[in-house]
Amino acid sequence: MASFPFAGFQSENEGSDEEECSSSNQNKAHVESVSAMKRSSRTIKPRIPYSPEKSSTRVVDRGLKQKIEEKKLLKTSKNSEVVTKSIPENRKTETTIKNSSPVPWTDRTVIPIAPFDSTRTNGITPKDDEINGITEKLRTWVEEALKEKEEAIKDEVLAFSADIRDKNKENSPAPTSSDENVVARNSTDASADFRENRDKENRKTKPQSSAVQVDADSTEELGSEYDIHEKLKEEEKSDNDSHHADRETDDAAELPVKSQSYALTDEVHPIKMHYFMPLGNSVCGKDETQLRNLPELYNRTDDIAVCSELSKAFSRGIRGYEPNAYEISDLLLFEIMKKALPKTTAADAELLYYALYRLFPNYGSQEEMSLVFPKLVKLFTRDEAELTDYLSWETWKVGREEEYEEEEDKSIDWKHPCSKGNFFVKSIRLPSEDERDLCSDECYKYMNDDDLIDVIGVLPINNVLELSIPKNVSSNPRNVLSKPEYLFLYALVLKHENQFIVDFCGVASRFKNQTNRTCSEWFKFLLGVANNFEESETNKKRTYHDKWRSFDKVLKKVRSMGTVFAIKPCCHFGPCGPGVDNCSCELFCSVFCQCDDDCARRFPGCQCAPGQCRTNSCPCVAIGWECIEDSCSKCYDPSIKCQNSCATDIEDKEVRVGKSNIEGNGLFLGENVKKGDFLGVYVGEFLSEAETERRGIMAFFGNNYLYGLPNTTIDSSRAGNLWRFANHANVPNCSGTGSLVQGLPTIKFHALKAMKAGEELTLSYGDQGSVKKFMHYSPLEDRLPKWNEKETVNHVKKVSIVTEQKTKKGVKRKVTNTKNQKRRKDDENAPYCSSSIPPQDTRFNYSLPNTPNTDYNANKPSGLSSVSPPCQLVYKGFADDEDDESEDSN
Ligand SMILES: C[S@@+](CC[C@H](N)C(=O)[O-])C[C@H]1O[C@@H](n2cnc3c(N)ncnc32)[C@H](O)[C@@H]1O
Repeated sequence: MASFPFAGFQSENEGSDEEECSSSNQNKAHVESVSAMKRSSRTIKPRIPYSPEKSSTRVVDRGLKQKIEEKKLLKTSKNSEVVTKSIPENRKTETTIKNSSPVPWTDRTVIPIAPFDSTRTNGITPKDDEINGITEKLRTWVEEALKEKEEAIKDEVLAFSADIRDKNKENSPAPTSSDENVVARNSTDASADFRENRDKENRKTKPQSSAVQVDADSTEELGSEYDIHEKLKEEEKSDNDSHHADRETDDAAELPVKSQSYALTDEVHPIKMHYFMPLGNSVCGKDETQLRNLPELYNRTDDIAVCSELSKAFSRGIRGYEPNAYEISDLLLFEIMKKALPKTTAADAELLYYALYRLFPNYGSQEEMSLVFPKLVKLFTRDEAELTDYLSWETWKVGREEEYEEEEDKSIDWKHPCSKGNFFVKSIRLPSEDERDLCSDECYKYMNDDDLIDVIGVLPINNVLELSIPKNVSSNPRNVLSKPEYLFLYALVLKHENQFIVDFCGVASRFKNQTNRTCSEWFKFLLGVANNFEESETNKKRTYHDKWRSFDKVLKKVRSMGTVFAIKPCCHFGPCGPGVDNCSCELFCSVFCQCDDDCARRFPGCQCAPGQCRTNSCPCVAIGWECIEDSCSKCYDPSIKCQNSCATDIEDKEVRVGKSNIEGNGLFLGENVKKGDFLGVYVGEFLSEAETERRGIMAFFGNNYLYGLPNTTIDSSRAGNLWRFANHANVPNCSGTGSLVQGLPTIKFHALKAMKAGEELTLSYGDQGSVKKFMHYSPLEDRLPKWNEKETVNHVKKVSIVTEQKTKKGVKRKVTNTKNQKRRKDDENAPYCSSSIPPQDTRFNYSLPNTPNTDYNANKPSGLSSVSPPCQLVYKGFADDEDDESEDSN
């Protein structure tokens, strides 16, 4: 194995046998704990009841625990092989866990810090002494810096953060989520303030869509419990405090309760809850294969079990939080990196990042450390020449920019961000005279106002041109496109992530070889295409009936699918069809697709009279989509509300959160409602299947906020709206129905009876048996995945029987049967809860069964404005035959 040279990072203690010995012992311990984790993630061990001896997580025994404590006293974390998580006194509950081991639970659990990530080093992992060498060196610097510079740094930090805060106040009076977060922190924590401001700055520069993206980091950093009641009291007290008053508007936005206009009565004051970020609309959640931090834990049993499960689910480890580890400010990290980087070579760059992570696990992972320097440079360097110099220090990034780019948020493409009806809406910013950065003598930025008026007829406002590019641009006879033109538009319109075209010159120059067009000629071409609003001749001829005639071919299939939720929109010009690149709409497409609006597969919407979209005779209702103004022209009438667009058109009813009569917090009505009234929608983060699995692990240990839909899950545990507080009842007073609203999968809630303000709102999460399994009052053992060998065998056996019966009906079942048996074999080597979790493992997933349309009417509460499938919250457990069946049949 190649070693990491890292010549500049010889430990100062090198040569001391004692140190070396203890360091190598620690390394051994680390390697052991990491390999124990790896082993445990490969082997499925019987784990019920959970006991320290049997648990696959390494639980610190009394001796080891004592050693760790001693080491901690001796300036611990000499090397952060083990990160210890202690459970605060106030979190230790009296919960008695059924079947718990008679052996007392220890207070601490060993959480192995993430191992070195060798993806950027061709799989080469540094030796332990190399890691220790650099960690030690860094540690010395930190200590020196802290001693020498502490005061100076503190002053600098405070001055800087005050400066930024003032600027922010001037620039953006509107509250942002990070403003709101400030209250959760210690106001004297300069580094927190710093990061706060940095995030704020970052957010300002980001496009709006990503501004609403949940920053898991920040939510977890804040992860402390919120006592809303206390907070409200506190705020009332400090009404006269002018400093506080400045921030009050910001804080209020944070607190869901405060934002309600009425006073809470004592009975419904909410109880302590985890922090969550209020959201107006669902956003895409990030896939996180490394756990940012440990979730808040409630009791010791959970602590042990959760660590075990989490270490299996998060392939890249747990970043860990060590209460006594060095806390580092941005400025101090900047100082340390400035010292370290000049002594770093390409070969040991990753080692440096890893050592930084190990020293400051609370700050960021190895990957995050590798991306942080340019951000720190921009934050702290004002001098242009210095800035350029610093930015060139990480020489190993040259030519590997992609590897060192921050991972883009993976958006779920149900809706193209710039698709609006039959147009792509893009904006292009024209630079003003003094900020011209011209690509050539012919750059389009030379165009003067007269030129612009010639091309677009008017002058752009604030130098921003909004372009509406018709989707049928390629098939419109007016725009017979050459190949370069087609590719040019493709690169610009379809591939561009943001609504703004930012690198027009760059895109234009890519086509230099194909045509002699200059940048400004391309610009005129684009404006010509964008201004061509007239409908194509072919399109004019196509009536609604024509459209339906061609769509009829696919309609039968569509109907047989029951409710069709999100379909992945295609992303190409021209009509859809087999063999068309990027044509993802296998069955049919919609107004959210990028293909021509006269594509034969395009769902034409309905043609119901206003107010008539109630039953399955409305094709939109039949497929579970809310009517879309762009395709359903007739039902949109200013005087009569479309009956199938409540989530689009009707305002949510007022709701509030309070102490539930059922469990924990609950959701209460804030106004009187009638039977069938639309109440609101479930808002949270859209998760991929793998992310649902990972977050599902955490949901075992507390409240579960995952709401499953056919091809996504909405999770409101970190961010969402107040509907996350709706509890389960056997006889609920609200119904949840799934629907595609403006292209996005949505869960809508309706009143099942007339209710008065103050009534607690309840849903049915599914049948009693299933529901019990995901209530956290159920013993942990019942909620956890079944690792027990006997149970696994039983599970497979049961499934085998079911599939045997089914095999009589068709060949497909046989395949599934084999798959299950194979899985049992694999179980011996493969974990259930890994990043490669098979789809069978979806647990705690509230799901909408694909029941046929006709069933929806049977239970339809009269007065309900739309007819949609009943939304059931179904527990998907390991030993749940029904789930396997439904899966089998899929
Ligand atoms: C969507 S949350 C509901 C809000 C939750 N009560 C809170 O305080 O945040 C779902 C969780 O609430 C709890 N829960 C909901 N309905 C319940 C019921 N009828 N009995 C016991 N626990 C319930 C379960 O722990 C479940 O995982």
